[in-house]
Amino acid sequence: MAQPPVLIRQDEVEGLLHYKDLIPRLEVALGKFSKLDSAEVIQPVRTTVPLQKYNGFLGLMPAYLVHEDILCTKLVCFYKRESGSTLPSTQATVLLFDPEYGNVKAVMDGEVITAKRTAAVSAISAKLLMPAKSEVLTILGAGHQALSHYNVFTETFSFKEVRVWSRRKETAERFAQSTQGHVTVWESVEEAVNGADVIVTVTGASEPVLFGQWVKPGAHVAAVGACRPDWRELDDVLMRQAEVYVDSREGAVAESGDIILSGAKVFAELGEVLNGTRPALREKTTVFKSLGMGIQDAVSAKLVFEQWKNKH
Ligand SMILES: NC(=O)c1ccc[n+]([C@@H]2O[C@H](COP(=O)([O-])OP(=O)(O)OC[C@H]3O[C@@H](n4cnc5c(N)ncnc54)[C@H](O)[C@@H]3O)[C@@H](O)[C@H]2O)c1
Ligand SMILES: O=C(O)[C@@H]1CCCCN1
Repeated sequence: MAQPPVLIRQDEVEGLLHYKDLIPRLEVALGKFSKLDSAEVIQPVRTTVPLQKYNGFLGLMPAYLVHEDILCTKLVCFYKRESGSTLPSTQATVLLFDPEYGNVKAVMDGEVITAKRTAAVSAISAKLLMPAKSEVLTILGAGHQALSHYNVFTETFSFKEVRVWSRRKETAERFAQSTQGHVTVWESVEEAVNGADVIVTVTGASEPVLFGQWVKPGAHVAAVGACRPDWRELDDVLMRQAEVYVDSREGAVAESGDIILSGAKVFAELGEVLNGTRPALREKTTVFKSLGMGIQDAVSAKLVFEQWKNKH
């Protein structure tokens, strides 16, 4: 009989999952995904169950990485919250299976995995697509993703200035106080993004907050929020003037309001750039539209489980 699953708590995941290990594994997984070879990676588009009563969704995100033999699924609830709500906007659990036997080997917290793997993928996109001399980083939003993005972007790159905007100034101020380095707080998005080389949008918005007319030509935007077909973070002008990169084309055309409603064309998947089959147009204005993928959770869960086993 199979052993019962181990339970890996949030604080343990936090201590076991490090960007330096995660980023190279995500790059390999994204590359394999974009080869469209089902002998390598199987990942259906996320199934979402609407929770109308609570203004939210349950997302089911299974994935199987064949050669690494990683079978995993994340279960994630995400919500549109009113300003001032104290309820969480995302809650997630990750299940790691033994693919041969079919039992669950580990049940682990999915919030840290979601925060870190999403930020790590945005850092991969910035590494490929941001202007060669990038000095100013602006983060729009001041929640969990804002913090993980701040951490990995400042760990990986050397920005001279980091700015933050949030719809409530107090939240942005709290965010700036919580970071290791100096972050300036801005009251308007237009001013916050003026001259920025890299802009990260990590808001719960369902209407555009970032407008193309404010974005410096050649800047790179990592657009992480707006994960429903009728939600937006970016306006039509930006979507149409930028070269648009995605994590998964199939996911993007099914789930991204910014892509579907603007009619913007997807130029490439990040994995195609990593594989060298599509170019990184670093000198152009670029948008990386992130939606999140089961394979990202799968490689993260494998890493966490490996590290956990080393310690037990
Ligand atoms: N692409 C991915 O893989 C991925 C993964 C996880 C989360 N997300 C999305 O990223 C976004 C941020 O997630 P989080 O965990 O940091 O959430 P969070 O609740 O911790 O933070 C959300 C931030 O957005 C702000 N915000 C909320 N509604 C807004 C609005 N209408 N206009 C402007 N700002 C608004 C909040 O004030 C807060 O600063 C969410 O949309 C979430 O669904 C995407
Ligand atoms: O890929 C994810 O984990 C997230 C969860 C919240 C909604 C968007 N995608």
